[in-house]
Amino acid sequence: MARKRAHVSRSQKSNDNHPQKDQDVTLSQTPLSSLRGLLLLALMIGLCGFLFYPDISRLLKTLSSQKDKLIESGDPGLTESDKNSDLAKGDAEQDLEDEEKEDEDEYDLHGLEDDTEDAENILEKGKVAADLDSAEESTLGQEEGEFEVQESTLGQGEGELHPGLKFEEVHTESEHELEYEEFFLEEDKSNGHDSKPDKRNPPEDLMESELEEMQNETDELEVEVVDEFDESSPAQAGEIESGWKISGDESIITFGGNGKESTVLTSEAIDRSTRKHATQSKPKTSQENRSQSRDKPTKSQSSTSSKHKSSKSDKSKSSSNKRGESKSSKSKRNVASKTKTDPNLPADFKDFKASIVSMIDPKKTFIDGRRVPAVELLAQKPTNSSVKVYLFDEFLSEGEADGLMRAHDNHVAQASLYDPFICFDSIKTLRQHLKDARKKIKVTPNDFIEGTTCVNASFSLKLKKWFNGNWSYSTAFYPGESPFSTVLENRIHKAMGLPPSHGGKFQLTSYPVGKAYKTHTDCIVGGTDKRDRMASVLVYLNDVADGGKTEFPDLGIWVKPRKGRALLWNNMDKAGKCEPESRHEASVVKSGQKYILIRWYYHKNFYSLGKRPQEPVNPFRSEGQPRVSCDEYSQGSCRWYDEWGYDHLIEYERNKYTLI
Ligand SMILES: O=C(O)CCC(=O)C(=O)O
Ligand SMILES: [Fe+2]
Repeated sequence: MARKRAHVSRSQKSNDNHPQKDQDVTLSQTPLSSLRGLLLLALMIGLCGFLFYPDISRLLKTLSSQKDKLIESGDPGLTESDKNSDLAKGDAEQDLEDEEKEDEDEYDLHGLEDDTEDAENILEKGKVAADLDSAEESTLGQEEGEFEVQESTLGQGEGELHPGLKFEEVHTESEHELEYEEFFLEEDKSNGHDSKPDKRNPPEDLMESELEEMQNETDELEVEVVDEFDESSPAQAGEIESGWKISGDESIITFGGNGKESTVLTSEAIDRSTRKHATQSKPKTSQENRSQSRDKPTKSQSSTSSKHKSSKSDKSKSSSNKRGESKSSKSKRNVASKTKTDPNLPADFKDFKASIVSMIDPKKTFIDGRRVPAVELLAQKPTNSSVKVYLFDEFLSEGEADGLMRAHDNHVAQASLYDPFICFDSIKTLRQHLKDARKKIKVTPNDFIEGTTCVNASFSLKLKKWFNGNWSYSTAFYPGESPFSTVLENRIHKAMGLPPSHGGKFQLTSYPVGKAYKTHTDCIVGGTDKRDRMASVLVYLNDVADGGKTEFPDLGIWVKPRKGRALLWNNMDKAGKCEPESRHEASVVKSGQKYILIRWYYHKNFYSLGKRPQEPVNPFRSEGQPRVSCDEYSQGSCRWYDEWGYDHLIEYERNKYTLI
């Protein structure tokens, strides 16, 4: 309002100027007309005086006194109306001066030049300012309302929160994000051997009481505790049914829930580079190959030496011991020769850290907002065994499990463009499989590719038909090959205590209907090499309609596959001794398919652990051609792989006198 008043004053001043000037002109003309009148009057008096002399002298006196009066009043010839207008002029001047002063005060106040347009602009600006001022005043008057506005505006602006969200909900949401970041932060630190306390997990006592509660629900969790292992289980019988169809041609799978996308590259892309490298480099000796395969004691190594509580156990122990010694002396030679060429190889192999079983530290975690408690199976059943099995439901999200299955299917589809080479741990095993296939065929060492335990291409093709695809399928991805591998190993570390530094590859396995994996231990019973599987993490990627349970016969438990459910168990005791009671089997899939992810953690880590192995050049084969490895008949099964390990060379070394 003050500015509007200024505007009005400004226009009044301007309009008042002209009448003032007019008035000045009128004032300057008034005395001249009076003088002229006087002269005219004098002439007439002179004439009259000449005619009427005595009257004239009287008249002159009168005129003189009138003139004196006029001079005294300062306004000769001023009429009454003139006087009035003069007075008006005095008032107007005074008013004008007052107005001008007032206007000057206004303009000075606003820092304006005498310009109407500018003034109007400023008035507009001023209006905005005034509006803001009044808005401020009004919000100051209602503080609570302001906070509401600010909160909802902030939320909308960031596109995350909704105006209607309660603070509590918003808080929870951001806390999850915080947890996720903290999680990685902590993991990073722990990778750097920083053992900070876990802020996110509740105090031990609270966790324990929750665990007890969960353990009481064991039966509802479809985990059955049985007193005796059912010897007549279909898995034991090794039933064989139909084959399995595969499809899909994507090479990169992107998946992930909760806004965290992960990509799993097909191993084909990675294989291409490693294979290129392998074919360009010199053919390796079997000793060199052996040193690279150390991250993965073969099923044969495992199964041949894991005869639980049987007379074979001693035999396998002695053979394991023998293998352990020879491997260790050979490994030293290999390390020495590798040190020269590979700068990444630590100078002293012995500096690698032993991971003891007490590192297993299962606990309740929150995974992407899901509450995932660890449930110790058999917690209430007294057992002499050091082997403990833990269960974590919803360890993987549905999206993660689906993505892994898709990635696996695609790997299998790509590698299935070729018929696999089929490899056996021994001639004996091959013969037993032929017996199962009702084939009476005489097998000789000539059927094997020289220096390997793999039968030649034509014989492999025949076996493929006779065996009717009697195997499970395994593909693998390695730590660091995809963002998801890091997410997963950190998640395992968080929930189970197993350090990423001791983990091997991530193996995805599918079992078609009728397929199983016979009872075995994941470590070598009686083995002395501590670079062996200390613990196993198995995650089911789908529900299986019928069958496919994981059974621990010595512990008397079995677990039903359930999508996202993880199992953790130790294979070794605290001293690093492979526990025979850790033996387990995958029972036959009766209906549907079964998909799992498995990762083994090693008692002692080593250079090649968790690194995708370079593919051996023997046997010579097409790029991407898969292999099937059949482990010792009684305790192993056949499994198809889309990558090549060195098992077929190691087994050859071990069994060459029975193969040749
Ligand atoms: O599939 C299962 O339930 C067990 C698999 C297993 O033990 C293995 O792959 O070593
Ligand atoms: Fe296993």
